[in-house]
Amino acid sequence: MTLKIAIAQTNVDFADPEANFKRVEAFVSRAANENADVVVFPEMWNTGYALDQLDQLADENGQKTQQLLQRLAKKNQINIVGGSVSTKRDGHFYNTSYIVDDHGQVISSYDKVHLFGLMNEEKFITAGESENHFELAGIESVGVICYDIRFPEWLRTNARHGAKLLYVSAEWPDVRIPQWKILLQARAIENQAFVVAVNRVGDDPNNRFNGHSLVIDPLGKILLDAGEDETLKTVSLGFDQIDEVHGQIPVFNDRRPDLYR
Ligand SMILES: NC(=O)CCC(=O)C(=O)O
Repeated sequence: MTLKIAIAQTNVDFADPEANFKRVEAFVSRAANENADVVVFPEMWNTGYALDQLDQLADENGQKTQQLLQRLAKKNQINIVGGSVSTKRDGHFYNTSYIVDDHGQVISSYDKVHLFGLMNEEKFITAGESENHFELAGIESVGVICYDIRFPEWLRTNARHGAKLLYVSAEWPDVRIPQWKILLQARAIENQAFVVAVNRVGDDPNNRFNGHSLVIDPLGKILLDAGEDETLKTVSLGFDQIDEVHGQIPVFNDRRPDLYR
């Protein structure tokens, strides 16, 4: 089984959801023109990290985002890993990801579990508490957000259901891109799964983001580095490789969860 994945390495207009909604619409149609099966977006693409303006800007119940992604998925017959957006529910703010299939159904939603103190996230956002694994385009998959990748136990918790593909959406600043690469390669190797990790480009008042979205195979080999510009890149992934890798080194069978804390 092969899937064609489109990486939407976009800029994000700071505190300007309308501009960002238009950009996402354009990228979904570009991905569909490339005949991609799935398109993947970065983190917090509606507002960026405009955390002190969330009261005015966050998407109430994620309604606008879900409606947009559902309409675009159906119209373009494409699966969407909707990165994440700032949402507001019951008076709390969340960093929320929606996964929408090519029929326009929201098949999973996920609130970022690990909040990133260096970007003041925990002062404004409420952490999620639930896993995010789902079958998309016939492939058992996991979705996490940015800082989550520093917690291998969280990726493993999600991946233990047989994940073949780990989606990561990020706003990861340029100064730590060397760590981003190593962390993602490690998550791919230890979970014996493909990693598709999409980072944004552009600046906000506090950080510079230089992309380097990555696609990594289950042996840790980088198949694609999207570079530093706003771009849409595609890559085809062959999932037979997963069975080969599992057969050679059966880490999931060899685990000793009775000893782990
Ligand atoms: N938006 C984020 O979670 C950033 C995480 C990050 O930069 C890191 O180094 O971790």
